[in-house]
Amino acid sequence: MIETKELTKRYDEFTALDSLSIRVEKGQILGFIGPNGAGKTTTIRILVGLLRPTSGSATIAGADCISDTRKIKRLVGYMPDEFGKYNNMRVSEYLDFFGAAYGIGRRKRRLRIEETLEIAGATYMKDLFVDALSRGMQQRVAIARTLMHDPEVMILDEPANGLDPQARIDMREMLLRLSDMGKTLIVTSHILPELARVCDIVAMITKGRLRAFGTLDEIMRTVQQRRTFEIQLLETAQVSDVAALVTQWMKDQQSESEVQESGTETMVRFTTKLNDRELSPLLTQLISKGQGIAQFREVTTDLEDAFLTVANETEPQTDTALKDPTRPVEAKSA
Ligand SMILES: Nc1ncnc2c1ncn2[C@@H]1O[C@H](COP(=O)(O)OP(=O)(O)OP(=O)(O)O)[C@@H](O)[C@H]1O
Repeated sequence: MIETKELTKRYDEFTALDSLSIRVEKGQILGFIGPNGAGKTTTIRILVGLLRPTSGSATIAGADCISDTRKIKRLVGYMPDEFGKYNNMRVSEYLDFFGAAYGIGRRKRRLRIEETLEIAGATYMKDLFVDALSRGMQQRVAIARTLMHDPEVMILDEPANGLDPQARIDMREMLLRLSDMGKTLIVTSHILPELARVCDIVAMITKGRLRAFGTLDEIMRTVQQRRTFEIQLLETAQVSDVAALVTQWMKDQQSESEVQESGTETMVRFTTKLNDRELSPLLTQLISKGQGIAQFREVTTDLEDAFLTVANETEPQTDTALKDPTRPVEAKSA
């Protein structure tokens, strides 16, 4: 349904998007994830026919996003991050206005307003003023607006932005409902909210480049080849000894590992591709050397870690996943 090939956008010397190739099948939800400035909006603007790429191609349902923009506008519903200011306008008038902009006739518009509000769970908002709606309510109305011309593809820019936890859950259910209706969705996010879990495929992008693309399972499997362990010690004084011991042990095994001493905690962290059986002698050695070990545990990888790992493998200077001691980690005891 959606395909980009080597899509590139340059502004003079600066490359905002670098050879992006992705493919989304009909009815799939793509989670398009990346930090601020990664190139998500650039990609979307090209897909909806608002921006010309420097090179590469993009098609939606076979229509060319660059040369066939009339068809693209019929096929695609775009929900921007910003709701916009609409004073003194009731929800029904607001939807009527956008329906008219899409060239939908008056009678059909009335029908579509009912239908889209129903899908968005916003029927009760029909007579409310749009500028008095909460962010969560606005997002529902924005979904209804995006659905007015019954597009096959919906592109939602940061739909969970500014929503409270319950509204995020509601949004997640809404995305699934839209997918069940046969819509193909691209959902962008600069954070990794629960939304990513409903995505069939995920594209992770940083600095204009695609870092990972596949199902969440595939991405997690790639990332989990490298596991992170924490050794919790009893005394701060042991930290450097234990870090040195782990580093040496890994060298002896000829196994790649990144060992970090925590500056503030009595903790040593290391990454490894070894399995439990292969790692077990390390624990035995640490104990036999008399190190006071409180815990030896694996840090489980969640989606956020997956993103940081994928991003850091190509951008090693931003290793926030391991360095931020305030970051909560789920851990299990060995
Ligand atoms: N017209 C422009 N001229 C020069 N640089 C631009 C222009 N538009 C965007 N950029 C740059 O291209 C890069 C990608 O921007 P883009 O808006 O696509 O990022 P994004 O992933 O959507 O981020 P955000 O989550 O902040 O919206 C950024 O570094 C941005 O500053």
